[in-house]
Amino acid sequence: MSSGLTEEQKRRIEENRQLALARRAERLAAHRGGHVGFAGPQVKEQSPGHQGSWKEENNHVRFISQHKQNPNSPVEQNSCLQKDYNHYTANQQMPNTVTVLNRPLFTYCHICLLPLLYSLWKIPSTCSSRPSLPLVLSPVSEMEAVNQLPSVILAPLEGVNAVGLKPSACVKGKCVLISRLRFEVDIGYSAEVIGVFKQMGSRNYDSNTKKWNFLLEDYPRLILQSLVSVEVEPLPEAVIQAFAAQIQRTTSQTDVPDADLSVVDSKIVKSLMPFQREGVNFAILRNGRLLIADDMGLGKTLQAICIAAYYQKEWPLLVVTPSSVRFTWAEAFHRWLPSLSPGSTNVIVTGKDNLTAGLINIVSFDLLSKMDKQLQRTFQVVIIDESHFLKNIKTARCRAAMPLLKAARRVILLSGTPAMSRPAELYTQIAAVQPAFFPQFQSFGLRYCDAKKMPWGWDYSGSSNLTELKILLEESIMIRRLKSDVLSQLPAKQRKMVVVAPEKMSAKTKAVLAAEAKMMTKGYKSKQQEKEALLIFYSSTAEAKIHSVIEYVLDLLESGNNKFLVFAHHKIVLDAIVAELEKKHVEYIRIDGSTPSAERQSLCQKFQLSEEQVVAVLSLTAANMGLTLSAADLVVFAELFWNPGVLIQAEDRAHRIGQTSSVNIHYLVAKGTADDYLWPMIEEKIKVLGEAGLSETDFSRTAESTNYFPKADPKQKTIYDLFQRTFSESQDDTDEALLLEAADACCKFDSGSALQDTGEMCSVSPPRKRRIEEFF
Ligand SMILES: Nc1ncnc2c1ncn2[C@@H]1O[C@H](COP(=O)(O)OP(=O)(O)OP(=O)(O)O)[C@@H](O)[C@H]1O
Repeated sequence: MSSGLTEEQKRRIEENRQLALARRAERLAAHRGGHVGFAGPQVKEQSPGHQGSWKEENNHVRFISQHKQNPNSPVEQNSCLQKDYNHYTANQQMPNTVTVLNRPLFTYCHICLLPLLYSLWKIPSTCSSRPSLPLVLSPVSEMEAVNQLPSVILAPLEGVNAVGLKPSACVKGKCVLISRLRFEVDIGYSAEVIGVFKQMGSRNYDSNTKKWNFLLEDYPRLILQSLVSVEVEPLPEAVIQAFAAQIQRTTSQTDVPDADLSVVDSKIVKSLMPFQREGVNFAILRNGRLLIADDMGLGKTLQAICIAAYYQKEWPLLVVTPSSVRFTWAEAFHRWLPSLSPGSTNVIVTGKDNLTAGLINIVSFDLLSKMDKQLQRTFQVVIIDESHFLKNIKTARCRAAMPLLKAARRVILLSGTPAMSRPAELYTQIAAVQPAFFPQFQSFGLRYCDAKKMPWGWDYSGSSNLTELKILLEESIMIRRLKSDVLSQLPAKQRKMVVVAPEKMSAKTKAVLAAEAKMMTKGYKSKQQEKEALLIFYSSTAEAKIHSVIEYVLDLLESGNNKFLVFAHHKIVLDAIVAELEKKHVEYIRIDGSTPSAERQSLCQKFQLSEEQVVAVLSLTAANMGLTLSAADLVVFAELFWNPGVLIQAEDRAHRIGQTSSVNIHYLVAKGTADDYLWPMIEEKIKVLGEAGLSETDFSRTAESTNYFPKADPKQKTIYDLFQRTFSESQDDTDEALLLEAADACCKFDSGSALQDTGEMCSVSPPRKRRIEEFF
């Protein structure tokens, strides 16, 4: 799309941008004044998390131990690099400081910042005799300002005369992990280097990549070789830690042993699918600290509950979730751990609630960040649902959660999309699970984010060494299965009931619903009155759910779900969803009763073929048949409907020929509304159909709740019976059609959705809106 700017306007914008950059550079230069020899002084504290496990030394190279710095000490702030370069010579050693000898001209200046990053081979005297290059420390970028990260670049100080320097005199390379057992050395040609490589028993030359690789057990031997003129970046400390067994030739665990789950409720243990059991085993092998990154709908909730239950002795448990699914979590705990007493779950609804009141405390990300006083208390076991919500360290939610996670003994992160666009987004999640791996973002950024120094600071938006990162994550942080990996274990459809948050309903709406429910318990004089009352209750429910529905849809989008169907019945709900998508600039298609049939096909095509994020917003009664929308494998029902046939047909817009995945179906259910009666009614009807072999799908087996509605309460039972009578009793087609039309008419009218199937509907003049009484 054209920006609409003239060339002159664009030129002036660019000029202004350049001026702003120059001003910023000046400001930064002034800010760093006094730090002679440094373009920027911002070396910050190095975490003491790691103490430098490799303190070996030979004549030429000394391994690096972690440099401990006091962030408040000005001496230390500008110290390590210069000390390093200017004062130390071979065989001098400073306890707890970095010592790298015979530094080449262009070396990685993060040598003093990263554990175990050292010159691998001796540097030639031609290199070492040259003046040490002061290293340029960048201004702290936006991201670093938050992270308090040290910043370094690989460039000589501005103004230093580089004439005569021959960086090419040094052969440089790096070690990179290429599998669980092997690493490669990515290095320029040098006969000497090849000579060393050929001494390694496990050497292998890959003629495709033209690189040499070795077993990890050869790593220490190789790294101790002393060569002139060569500088190699070693494997990161995190890799050394994670693959210590392979490096030290002790047996590394390849098979994850079956954990003894006898302390966990047998209901959940027996229900675990084989791949879910593997997830639980992996978690226990990792001492309860991991990221479960399975695809959506593979049962991360179930696995997390099982893992947390294994550590039940260490509860109270904290579960942090998006606001829209807090109540679904509470339901899931009771469903899967039936031995829990009814009061054991504490869902936090306001910032004033007690975060530790329950055995299981469930809080939204946003409320957590508002409960800072209560966060002094630590939890030993924490589950973070949709942990990618923590990807940005700058957010209040992340700042609130990180200390809790670092203090906890067990940390179970769940996310189907841990990083949506770049490796930098993984940093906080890795730090939450394994704080010792990358105590500072900088080391992670340099290795995996292709960090680049820009005029405005550091750019961490890139990616590098991704194979190594993947292997590292899979070894000790993350378990991830795609639907396609475990398709044979999955049902074709996975249904989930999502209990949406009641506090999104206004007090007025709640009062209206309560009054309508109360009326229903008193009985009516005629069937017509009963039907009217039910339909009014149904439409009030639609209004009451709007905010929760929108919140849920936005959470799905934030979680990276880019193609899904949302069904609703009432026009006000469809309108509200579409308005929100427009506000967020999310592409969508809408098919309702007013969509001419000629347009439907092209809308479906757009949905099927577009690679953009597209949500299909569909009318339950006007778009539940005849459409193929199999590009989505997620269907969300914003509203329920009394006829399960309509729901199943709607589900089958995604679950049909062309679908290669298992389809996830989310039913949004609001307590205190007509859903209390519609949901169990739907469950029962489907069960009956299933028993008669008329439906392959049984809601109760796959959905969260089988006892959602307490039928023991006599008032509720009266209303439930009323629903049953009205909606289930042998209605002929005319009755059903009349009900549908009345349901539309009694509230905000979705013009023409009723009575039509595949959209043979005139959109020109919607039928006159009739009063509800006119239908019966
Ligand atoms: N082993 C199982 N037995 C019965 N139902 C299961 C099992 N595993 C998962 N389910 C059901 O499948 C549905 C999806 O599971 P769940 O919500 O845990 O997936 P998820 O990976 O957390 O999905 P999301 O990414 O949407 O949060 C739920 O209704 C859940 O109860």
